[in-house]
Amino acid sequence: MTLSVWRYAHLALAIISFLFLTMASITGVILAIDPVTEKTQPYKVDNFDAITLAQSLPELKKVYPELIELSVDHNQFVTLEGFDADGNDFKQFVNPTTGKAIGTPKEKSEFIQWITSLHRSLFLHETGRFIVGIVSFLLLLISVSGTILIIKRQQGIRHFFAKINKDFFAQYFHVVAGRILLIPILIISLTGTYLFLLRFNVIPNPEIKTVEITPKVDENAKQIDLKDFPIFKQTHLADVEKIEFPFADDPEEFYKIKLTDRELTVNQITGKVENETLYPKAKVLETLSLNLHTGRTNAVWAIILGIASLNILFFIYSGFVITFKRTRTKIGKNKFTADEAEIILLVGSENGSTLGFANKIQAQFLADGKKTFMAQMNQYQVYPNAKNIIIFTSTYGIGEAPTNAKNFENLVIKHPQTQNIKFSVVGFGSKAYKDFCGYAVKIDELLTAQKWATRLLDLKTVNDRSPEEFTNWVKEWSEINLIALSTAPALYSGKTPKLKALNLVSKNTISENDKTFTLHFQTKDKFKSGDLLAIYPANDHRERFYSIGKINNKLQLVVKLHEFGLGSQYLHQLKNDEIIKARIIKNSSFHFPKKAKKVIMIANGTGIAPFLGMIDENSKLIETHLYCGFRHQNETTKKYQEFANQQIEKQHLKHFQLAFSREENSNYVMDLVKKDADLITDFLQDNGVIMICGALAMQKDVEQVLEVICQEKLGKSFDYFKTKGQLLTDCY
Ligand SMILES: Cc1cc2nc3c(=O)[nH]c(=O)nc-3n(C[C@H](O)[C@H](O)[C@H](O)COP(=O)(O)O)c2cc1C
Repeated sequence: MTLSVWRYAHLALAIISFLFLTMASITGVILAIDPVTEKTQPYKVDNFDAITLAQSLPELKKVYPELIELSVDHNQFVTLEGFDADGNDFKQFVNPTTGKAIGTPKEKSEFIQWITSLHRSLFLHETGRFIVGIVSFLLLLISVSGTILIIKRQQGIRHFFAKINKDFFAQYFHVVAGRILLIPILIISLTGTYLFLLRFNVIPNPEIKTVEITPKVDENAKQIDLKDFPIFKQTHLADVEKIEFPFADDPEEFYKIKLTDRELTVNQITGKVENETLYPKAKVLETLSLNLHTGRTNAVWAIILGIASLNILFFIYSGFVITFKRTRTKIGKNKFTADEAEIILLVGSENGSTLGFANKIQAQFLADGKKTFMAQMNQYQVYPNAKNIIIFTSTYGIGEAPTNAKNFENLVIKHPQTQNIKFSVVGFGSKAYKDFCGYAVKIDELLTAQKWATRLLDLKTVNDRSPEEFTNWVKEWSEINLIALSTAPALYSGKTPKLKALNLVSKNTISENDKTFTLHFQTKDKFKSGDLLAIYPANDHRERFYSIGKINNKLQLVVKLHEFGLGSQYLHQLKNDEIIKARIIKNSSFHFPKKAKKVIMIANGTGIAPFLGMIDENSKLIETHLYCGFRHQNETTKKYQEFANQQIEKQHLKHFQLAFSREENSNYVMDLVKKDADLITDFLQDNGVIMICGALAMQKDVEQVLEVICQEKLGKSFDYFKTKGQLLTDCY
């Protein structure tokens, strides 16, 4: 049977029974405490298991002239009923070896009686008992299906207790606790079911027939001492449930002794066993089931039962968390249809975390006006206008597909695309598993073999949902396609963002030919230059990102006003003292590298924003060079020049160079870089760090220049320095 059939069975059983199970578990926990508190009472004598009837009964007889009944309860407390020397009747706990009264038996408290009744029958008498019985049976089925699911998950019964990887807490807890508490929960459910079946006669429950014996009184028989009755010598009090005493002056009366597995009739003169009735197996099993189900005979077992009951509540909770996570694999409504979309995002996700990453990418595409369509891998079809297909998929089992990607391979073969499409696969998995991202590898190979498919990037993998590893893919994909995507890992960390209040303290005017303006916000939140500010201009969930510079403890944004730019228009119309709701996204991969000896900063346009803050904060006087490209020379660039001069004076900055592309002697920032080839190679060899912020196209051009410089001057690729972490970028 497939995994999902067992999974659905397990879930369906849990859903049907969870209300009753919750009630039974809560009451079960309380009822488990009861036997433990009972056992703390001092009515059990030492060495009880060794006491025989031959030792006990003669002593009791000495103390009490007339005994009626002795009973031993599941706590091994001995209750004696009879008449004392003054002829008064009594019922008390006694020490069975001395006859000393040690306490008075009490009824269970009303609360415990109430809880017991709720647990057993929901106050609904037989109907209630029937429902509770059925719930016991359902719990049995849940335990069995759960065991099968664990076996399947562990890939065989041999690995049942092998290490479990912590994918997320609820799932880890559900499986680990399930394994440990499997036995007690199976016992609770099995015994509960058995008692139910007995009670409703589904399993025959034979009556015990007490044999009435015709007395055979031997007038000449000699009275033997009780302590010498062979049956009394053999029988321990621990095996006794009840003894009815005969009237001493009526030789036709017998001792009637109920043991745990039989009843005996014993002659009071001779000590002979006149009759022995063995209980049927069903009765013995019933007592055993009751003892196991209630824990009444053993405090340790009662505690284990209590823990198991408590855990059923946690199972219900964690089970629903797991189910809820699975429902997160549903994809929301698409803005564009599969037919019109140019970028197709296909997601294979079992517990929704992979979909979380895909959603963040999709949101950025849409905010950027890109025609995007997202679907589960199982919904694969022909995409007549697609230029890019991106696959995000997790792996389950031994390199197998998550549930919503199971049909993907067949569908790819069945529906070849009609035009050439570039593809990129991102695998989400865990290195804790042998077959790391096994399914993504398979899909990457499958797509490579399709005629219509052109590989855009090598397969990228993400271990344990690492946002940092994911941004490696984001960076590469975004740079190749020149489509801006945020590379701040914090954006992909899966935590729901908390919005913070930011107070606008100043906004400067725009210069005429360069529609750039700066804003300064005050906030209680911590931030660093290079972090991102996400704003919500349409007051919905769509975000726009801006690079932050920290100047005089204020959060500074440099924004270019676009005619139809939702974000820039929104920021532009803000008034001083206005408060906006936004969130700060930590972007540690683009913070100023404090450990570097030297830093080169390259920016164009508003990309200068984080660098302004970093330079202002460069109190360690790390050698820093700033290269910037703008279209026009204007008020704004004059202000940058003034700022740079001040910083050079403070030794926060060593050198500042500007390039203007739309002025006389037009040049670009990469021309400045080209000109300083010697300085740059010295920097790179001296472990200096290059930071780039601005347009993706500029980044691409600058990287090309750096590649040429490295090849010509150093005889090696710029990639060598990149892999050593000497290039930090944040482009859009
Ligand atoms: C039962 C189980 C089996 C898994 N098997 C693998 C595996 O074989 N290879 C792997 O790389 N990851 C494996 N994983 C890890 C998941 O692929 C990883 O946690 C992924 O991020 C989950 O993504 P999702 O929440 O979108 O389903 C397994 C996880 C679970 C719970």
